[in-house]
Amino acid sequence: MSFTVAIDGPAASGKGTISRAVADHFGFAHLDTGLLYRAVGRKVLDGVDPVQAAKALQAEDLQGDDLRTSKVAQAASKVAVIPEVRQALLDFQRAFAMRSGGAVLDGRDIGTVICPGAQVKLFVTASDAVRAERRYLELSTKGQDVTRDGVLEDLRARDKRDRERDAAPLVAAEDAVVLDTSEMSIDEAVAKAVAVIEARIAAG
Ligand SMILES: Nc1ncnc2c1ncn2[C@@H]1O[C@H](COP(=O)(O)OP(=O)(O)OP(=O)(O)O)[C@@H](O)[C@H]1O
Ligand SMILES: Nc1ccn([C@@H]2O[C@H](COP(=O)(O)O)[C@@H](O)[C@H]2O)c(=O)n1
Repeated sequence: MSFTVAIDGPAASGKGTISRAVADHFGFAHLDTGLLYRAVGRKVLDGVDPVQAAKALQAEDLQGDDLRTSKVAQAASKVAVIPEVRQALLDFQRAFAMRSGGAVLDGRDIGTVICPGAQVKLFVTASDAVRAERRYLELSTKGQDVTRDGVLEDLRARDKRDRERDAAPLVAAEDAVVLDTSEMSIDEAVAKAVAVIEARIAAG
């Protein structure tokens, strides 16, 4: 029997952090679907055709810290507007969601397109300024050459592209619980998400 948790939201809102913690708490598997698009984006930067890259994606393409750069993030959001790229990644995500033992998937279209029947849907958000500061701290701590203004610009450009595209745009599912983490610590945000899932499990 499958149990799927769909977690969507804009860039650097904390959905990956919450997803990993929730998966750990409940013993569910976790898929960061943004990594799929980042891996395709990275291949495109190397000169590969985006649709071919998506069709040929391998598990080892999802490894590597270089997927976590602003350059790759922008490339990812550009390939993500292409319907054929999204289609090529669809079956893998749906199969992951249906595995027995429970699954958490985070991304932009999980609750709306990939798993519209998910048992729990969360839409994680935070103000632009808070998200930019968190991502700036993350990237600068890793030694990446970033500025606060550059990170803010990057997030806003990606969000705009993600929200305005025709194929599977970023939008909260009608039945999603919205979690604004602007004024929450990581522990508080995770506790809220765990509480929503526990309530759903208890309801049967
Ligand atoms: N509630 C919080 N308080 C403080 N920092 C947070 C909080 N949630 C997440 N962070 C930090 O913010 C950064 C971005 O979080 P995370 O990577 O989870 O976001 P994301 O939504 O998955 O981003 P992306 O879509 O770009 O992959 C990380 O460095 C994380 O540790
Ligand atoms: N379900 C998804 C997940 C991601 N994208 C696109 O990939 C970009 C990178 O995602 P991160 O979560 O790693 O930031 C993102 O900006 C989206 O363009 C997507 O379209 N659908």
